[in-house]
Amino acid sequence: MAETARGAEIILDGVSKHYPKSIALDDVSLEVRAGEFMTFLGPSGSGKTTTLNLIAGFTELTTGSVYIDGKQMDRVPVHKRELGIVFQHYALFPHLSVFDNVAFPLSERRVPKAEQKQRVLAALETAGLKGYEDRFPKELSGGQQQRVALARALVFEPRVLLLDEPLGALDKKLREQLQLELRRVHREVGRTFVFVTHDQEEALTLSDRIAVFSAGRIEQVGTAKELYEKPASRFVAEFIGESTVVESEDGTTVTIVRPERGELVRDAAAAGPGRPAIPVTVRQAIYLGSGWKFEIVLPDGAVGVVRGERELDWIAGGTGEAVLTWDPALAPVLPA
Ligand SMILES: Nc1ncnc2c1ncn2[C@@H]1O[C@H](COP(=O)(O)OP(=O)(O)OP(=O)(O)O)[C@@H](O)[C@H]1O
Repeated sequence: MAETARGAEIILDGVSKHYPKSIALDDVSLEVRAGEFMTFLGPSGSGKTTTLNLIAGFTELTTGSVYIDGKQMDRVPVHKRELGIVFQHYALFPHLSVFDNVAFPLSERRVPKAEQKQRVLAALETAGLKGYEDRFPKELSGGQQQRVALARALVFEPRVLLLDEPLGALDKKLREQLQLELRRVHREVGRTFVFVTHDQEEALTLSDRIAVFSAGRIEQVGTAKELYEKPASRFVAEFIGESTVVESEDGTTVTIVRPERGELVRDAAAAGPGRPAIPVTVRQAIYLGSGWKFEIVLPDGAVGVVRGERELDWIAGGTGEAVLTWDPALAPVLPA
């Protein structure tokens, strides 16, 4: 069987969620491909969790439909959707051992004991928890507890896994380690993963594609590279990666200059014919080992960042005047 055939396709068709005092989600359509690692990325309150809850069936739709593998889910209750769920609030049972926590979905489904044992041990191994069967949740670190939650979600082989900020409570190092583990598990099990985060680095590390949310809408869906190089809006450009945002004189458009695309030169003449030349103040020069990072201030007061291989030899002490230039073919221009 092809890897991807084990995961389900999810379609959101004109989905909205209205509350009496707010619109949490406003006419969102999206296709999550079978076997894909899709991340919902966006600031707090942009509608990511609401969308995940609608897929899971925890929340009722105001308009639109959710389809899983072509089947409309509107009247299908949560437990019949056969989804693996790893949410921060979906805690482990404190009075059950790791083994029993992971076996729980199988007991519920009345899977025979011998098969339960085999599948629990396999899920624990996938989650990197071999040998932890007899521990209790309180005897585990935060990262280990999240692995148990992952094993519990994987054990009944759901075709879709929904993960809402599962690494949110962990420190940076552990978080990065578990990100790599999640990627590995995703490849191994071939299921569809839908993952919510507000951390853009995490989204870039994990995802096949990313849906960028803003104020109850999806601004853009694409691979990390597409979002970085061809942002559809200023919001996406500023949310994904660093940039210097240069406003046009009439204020209607902005040019997005990525740090590695910008260049700092001594004066306008050095920018070269036909190239833009914006006078800037260099506020800081930071040595990164692999090169330099310059923090700049534009005439309108906006702060930007440029990367370079060398120090700016006309500037002493890292601060002074320079001219920002770039290749117009490599810098997207978007409505302001
Ligand atoms: N039960 C509710 N009643 C009223 N408004 C709600 C309810 N749940 C969510 N909202 C509102 O809907 C909007 C979207 O919330 P949602 O939780 O989906 O955002 P989010 O992108 O997941 O944010 P976060 O990253 O903070 O979890 C917010 O403005 C929120 O206040």
